[in-house]
Formats: sequence, C-alpha cells, structure tokens
Amino acid sequence: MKKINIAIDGPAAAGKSTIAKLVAQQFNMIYVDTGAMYRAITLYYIEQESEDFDRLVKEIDLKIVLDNGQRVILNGKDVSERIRENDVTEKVSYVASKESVRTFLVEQQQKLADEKNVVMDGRDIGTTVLPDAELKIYMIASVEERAVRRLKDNELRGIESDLEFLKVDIERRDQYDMNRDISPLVKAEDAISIDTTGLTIEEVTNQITELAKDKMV
Ligand SMILES: Nc1ncnc2c1ncn2[C@@H]1O[C@H](COP(=O)(O)OP(=O)(O)O)[C@@H](O)[C@H]1O
Ligand SMILES: Nc1ccn([C@@H]2O[C@H](COP(=O)(O)OP(=O)(O)O)[C@@H](O)[C@H]2O)c(=O)n1
Repeated sequence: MKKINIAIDGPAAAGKSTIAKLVAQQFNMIYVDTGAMYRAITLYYIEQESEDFDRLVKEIDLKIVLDNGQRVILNGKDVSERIRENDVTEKVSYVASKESVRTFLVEQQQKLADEKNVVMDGRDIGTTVLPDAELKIYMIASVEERAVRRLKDNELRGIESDLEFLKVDIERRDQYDMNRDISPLVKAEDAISIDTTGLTIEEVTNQITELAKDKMV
C-alpha cells in the first residue's frame, strides 16, 4: 500500500482529533493533534506573562511523544492534561494568531509529516502545513452538537463547564480562527467536507477510511 498523509481541518470540537486517532490506528499511521501544540505554547505564554512571542518560542522545547494517542512535553514536563483547562482554551486562538508562533509550529509539523504516513488535525493543515496531502477532510458539525460533545469531554476530564458558555466560546474561537491574517481556518479547495452532526464516531471513521483506501492503491 502507498504511504499517504491525511489532513483533517475544521472548527472547534467537530470531532477531528477523535476521528484522526481512529483512522491512524486503523492504518498504523502516526496521529498528530496540532491544536495541542498551540495549546502548549499558550500555557507557556500564561506562565511567562509576556507578549514577546519571538522570545517565548526560542525558550520552548516542545516534544510530541507519539504513543497510543499523543503526549505533549513542554520544557521537560508532561502538560497533556493541563493544556485542556479553561484558561488555556480561552487564550489559545489569540496566541495562535501570532506569526512567530505559527512559523515555529508549522516547521515542526512539516518535519513530523516528512516521511508520510501521518494523520494530522488542525485548522491549516490542508491549506498551509501539508498542501500536498493525498487526502484532505474538512470536518464540521452544528454548534449545538459540538458544545454538547465538549461538555461531555470536559465532564470526563473533571473540567468545570456550562453548555451556554461552551457554545459562546466555540463560536468566539471559530470567528477568531476564521478571521486571523495568517493561515485562517478555511476549507482547502480540494478538501472533502463531512458534516458529522447526527453521525456516530464509527460512521465518520468508516467514511474517511474508505476515502483513504482509495488513495493508498
Ligand atoms: N460523529 C462524531 N464524530 C466525532 N466525534 C464525535 C462524534 N460523535 C461524538 N463525538 C465526540 O465529540 C468529541 C469531539 O472532540 P474532539 O475529537 O476533541 O474534536 P476536535 O478535535 O475537532 O476539537 C469527542 O468527545 C467525541 O467522542
Ligand atoms: N493547526 C492549528 C491547530 C490549532 N490552532 C489553534 O489552536 C486552537 C486550539 O485547537 P484545538 O484543536 O485544540 O481546539 P479544540 O477544537 O480541540 O478545542 C484553535 O482554536 C486555533 O486557534 C491553529 O491555529 N492551527
């Protein structure tokens, strides 16, 4: 079978990471959640209380440990759980709009995908990070359904949340991500749209698995 890269983009809580992980497992591919990388830099920004993003990225040693899922190690510390908390979520789109942050991370992401065999999810994977990816998916779902899904995620993680607040936060973040100057969230011309509203995880995974198989022959 031919080695390929798969790019999955879309708005917040559409199901990108969940599906990317399952598709990667199916084909023994590497799964990379790029949102976690932006979250890790945001955590460092919060800790340092500095707007000097050029300096911040120089001080950061970010390691992505690809085991069953993905662990994020920031300057030697495993921050995989910490980066899901509300203070990071609130500021991540702001930090992700900064040019030095994006340049730093896009380079690392491209290196991870150099040898192919990667399923990568984010906002600009099909447009900027892997414009030559063999399969590009643009995953969406209604705001209502995304908020309910994120509420369940947060409950499982022990993060305090409220449905109305989550809806507002998801919409705010989408607007910010779609309207920033550098590689905004937009569907790549050659991406296939999948609306996951009302679909099960298995149904979405199967749809993408079938599309991927066609690209591997
Ligand atoms: N059809 C579906 N597709 C993807 N995720 C779904 C679906 N139905 C429910 N979910 C749940 O929605 C949540 C999506 O979160 P996540 O994968 O982190 O989204 P994203 O990476 O787009 O932010 C997960 O808890 C997942 O279990
Ligand atoms: N490739 C990417 C991935 C994430 N991001 C930013 O990082 C934020 C968090 O991404 P995420 O995938 O963890 O977000 P959730 O949808 O999982 O909450 C997004 O809202 C974007 O601002 C980005 O700009 N580019």
